[in-house]
Amino acid sequence: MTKIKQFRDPQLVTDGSIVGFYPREFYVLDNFASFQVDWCGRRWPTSEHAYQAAHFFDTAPELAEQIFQARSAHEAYKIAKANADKAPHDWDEIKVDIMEEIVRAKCEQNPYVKQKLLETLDEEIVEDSPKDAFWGWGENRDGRNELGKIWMRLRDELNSETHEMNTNQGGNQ
Ligand SMILES: Nc1nc(O)c(N)c(N[C@@H]2O[C@H](COP(=O)(O)O)[C@@H](O)[C@H]2O)n1
Repeated sequence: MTKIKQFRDPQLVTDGSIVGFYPREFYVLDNFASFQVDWCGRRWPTSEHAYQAAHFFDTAPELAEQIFQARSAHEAYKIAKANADKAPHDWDEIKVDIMEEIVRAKCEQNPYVKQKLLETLDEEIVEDSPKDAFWGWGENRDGRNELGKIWMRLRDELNSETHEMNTNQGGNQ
């Protein structure tokens, strides 16, 4: 079985003797990664900006604007968290669909993201967040991993499209 090469990670020093920084091989799948996304009529600096702003499109448009202007994904995240009470009541019911829409747009619009997604072959994709057991697998590695699942669904779609195209081309010969 082909193992996916994830360079750098084996060398990561975690004993506290140095402060290491450098994004990991598949950092592009992270919503905080610096890939713009055109969605709902605007070009967002990152998918995190788009997702966090979406909380407030209907309930507090001024906050959505503030998030659009946020200088980093982290700042976008913090503004949304500080105003969580202004999100719509049904947010938890709609947030996975909204995230999937944004992440799909990010993938379609950024060829490098699509390339890296396909490089994951058919391995499990996990947002290995130690603190978020909804979008990631969380502290005990048994969380819902909804963001990882979205990426795996999109990868399945891409692979089916490629398979269909190859089948059709084969059929035309
Ligand atoms: N890279 C990164 N840094 C963080 O600090 C994070 N929390 C995440 N995770 C992303 O944060 C978003 C949390 O969504 P909710 O507001 O809790 O619904 C989501 O985009 C996670 O993927 N990533």
